[in-house]
Amino acid sequence: MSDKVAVLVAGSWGTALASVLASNHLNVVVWTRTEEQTREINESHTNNRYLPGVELSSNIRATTHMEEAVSSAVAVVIVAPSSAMREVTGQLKPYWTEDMLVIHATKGFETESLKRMSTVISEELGCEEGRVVVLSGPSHAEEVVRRCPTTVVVASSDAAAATATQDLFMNTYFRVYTNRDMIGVELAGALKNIIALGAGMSDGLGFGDNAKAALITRGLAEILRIGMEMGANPLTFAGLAGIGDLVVTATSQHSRNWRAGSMLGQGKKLDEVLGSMGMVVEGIRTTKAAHAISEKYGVQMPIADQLYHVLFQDRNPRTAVEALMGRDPKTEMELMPLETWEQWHT
Ligand SMILES: NC(=O)c1ccc[n+]([C@@H]2O[C@H](COP(=O)([O-])OP(=O)(O)OC[C@H]3O[C@@H](n4cnc5c(N)ncnc54)[C@H](O)[C@@H]3O)[C@@H](O)[C@H]2O)c1
Ligand SMILES: O=P(O)(O)OC[C@H](O)CO
Repeated sequence: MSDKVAVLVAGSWGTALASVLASNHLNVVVWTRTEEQTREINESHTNNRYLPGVELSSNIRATTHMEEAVSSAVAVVIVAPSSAMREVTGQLKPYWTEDMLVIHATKGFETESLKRMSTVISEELGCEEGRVVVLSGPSHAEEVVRRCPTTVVVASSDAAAATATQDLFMNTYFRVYTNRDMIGVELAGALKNIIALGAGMSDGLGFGDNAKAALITRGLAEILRIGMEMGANPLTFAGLAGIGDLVVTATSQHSRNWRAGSMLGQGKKLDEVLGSMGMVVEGIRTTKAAHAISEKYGVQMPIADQLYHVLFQDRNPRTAVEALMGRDPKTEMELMPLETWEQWHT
């Protein structure tokens, strides 16, 4: 069997995952958009724009040619930003064959259709959604390339595909668990970025750990509420893709979402913040998607709603905090419609 794995696109996370695969002695080919980036990876073994100062394995080769990247690969790992997922998968389609494992590690929705990434991929490739595997969990690229111990989850309704993915990635510093709940893992990975933006904003406003803990906990409550409505297993939100990723993203200065939120809290405007990042901040688009999803399903997402107003309707972050703190008194565990919970338990 071939030991070749293709990674579609060489941003920070694609490059970090390529490094894990190269550590496992696989023959890794990354597909990039530019000749300049391809040359840098092949000749200098670096990707300085996305992972400054990191030396990449010589087992990682780059190409701008999709056919060369994927032909005869056992697996294709798609790590495009959510906004480019349909376009990149469309470019993969002519060279993808049924025997190739399809894995994605993207955290977001298609904002126009509100579709999850596995739906977009399966539509473009013309395969069953259950064929796709999602890799998610608490994992900053900057720490993975330093081989810091990291745990992730791979989810698919195809148990054999999830196990094959576990075998590809697992090693002494990158521990991989399987999960059958593709919906829950994808929703958790996408929605936590909204809460990380909020946590950054709270820090930027000068608030403390109490506020951040409140955002994480009540953020988890609203992720759980919408997640159950959309068909997720509630226990997934207590796992690596849920609380694990929420904590790592909402509390770390590695997080682009936290950093963007922090700048907004300090009074910077969204355009200015995005201009200074130079990397994808998925939580911005996901906040727009969550606003529409919450209306579509009739499920309240108060934190996402306030962030939507700050990001897209110029609401002052302090006014958003006052609105959250001034909501009607509630019972803490009023998390989900009782019928949904009862359905789950019958
Ligand atoms: N960086 C992390 O630590 C990390 C960890 C886990 C998950 N993720 C997720 O991985 C996904 C990718 O994030 P990232 O951190 O690698 O982003 P990034 O900003 O570091 O890199 C994005 C890459 O996508 C490429 N790209 C953008 N538009 C494209 C298009 N239309 N066609 C082809 N290539 C295109 C860019 O050239 C760049 O190489 C996101 O969904 C993110 O949430 C990131
Ligand atoms: O840098 P962020 O905010 O996109 O988060 C990166 C990862 O999703 C953390 O698991």
